[in-house]
Amino acid sequence: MPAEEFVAGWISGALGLVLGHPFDTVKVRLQTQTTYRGIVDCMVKTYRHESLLGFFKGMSFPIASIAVVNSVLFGVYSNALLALTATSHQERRAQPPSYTHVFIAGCTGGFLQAYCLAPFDLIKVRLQNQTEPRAKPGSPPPRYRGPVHCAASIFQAEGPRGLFRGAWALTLRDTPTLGIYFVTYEWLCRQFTPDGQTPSSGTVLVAGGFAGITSWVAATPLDVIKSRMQMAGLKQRAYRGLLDCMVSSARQEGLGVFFRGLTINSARAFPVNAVTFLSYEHLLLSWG
Ligand SMILES: CN(C)C(=N)NCCC[C@H](N)C(=O)O
Repeated sequence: MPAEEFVAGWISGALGLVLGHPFDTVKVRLQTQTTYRGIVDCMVKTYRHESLLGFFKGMSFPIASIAVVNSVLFGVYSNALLALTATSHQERRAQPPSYTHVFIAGCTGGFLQAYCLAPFDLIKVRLQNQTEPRAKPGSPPPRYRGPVHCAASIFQAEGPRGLFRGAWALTLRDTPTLGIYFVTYEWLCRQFTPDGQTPSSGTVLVAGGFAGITSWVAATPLDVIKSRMQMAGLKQRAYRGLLDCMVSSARQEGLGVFFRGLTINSARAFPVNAVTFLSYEHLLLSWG
């Protein structure tokens, strides 16, 4: 099993993550809190109340976890394609796999990465939703003192299963949308690259960026539900399950609720995934 794809997936994912985290914080807050009038209002309030650091809340854990999550995604994707088509990453430009194979390999990568991602994503969302400014004398301390304290508190209160709150919604979100992600990337690369050649850096950037946008547009409805289920049990009401969360969110806030965070998600997705694919392709090329 070639291991370079796992390492390249990790490094490229970390670069994309740092670039996209401030957008991600705004998105999570818009999806789970009703106090903001929109993106700009959320950014202004976050900055005034918590300074620039507020946008980077909850980032340390994803940086550590991206090693597992993105390397599983890209490593499983590439190795699933190898199993389906008997071609290595380098051979795939001369013998391109069918889109059905790309989709199946993407869904497989998405399904497996969702389970690795679930506990890390839960902790990230809980920390991003703490709107208290960093410890100031006299102000009430935030519920969680950091990622380890957050994980330990959830574990103590709810046991190991608590750490997988929202995992079902996450799996449903990521399995098909990662198929869409890789198919869009491959399709765009092939449109702008002569047969048998390696796509240029510009093509990889654009194809990666649009793969990010397309997959996140498809993922946003379940992303909203996932974030709400992860927050359930704290400030918000607890839901009886995924369907209950969908129905009661739509009843209370209308169908528009499923598109909360769509604009910020798309704005974030382009640079994050352009950088992710560019560094992934370059790393694999330089390792030959
Ligand atoms: C629609 N979904 C779930 C994805 N496209 N997931 C792939 C993640 C890529 C990058 N780390 C990001 O956060 O955009």
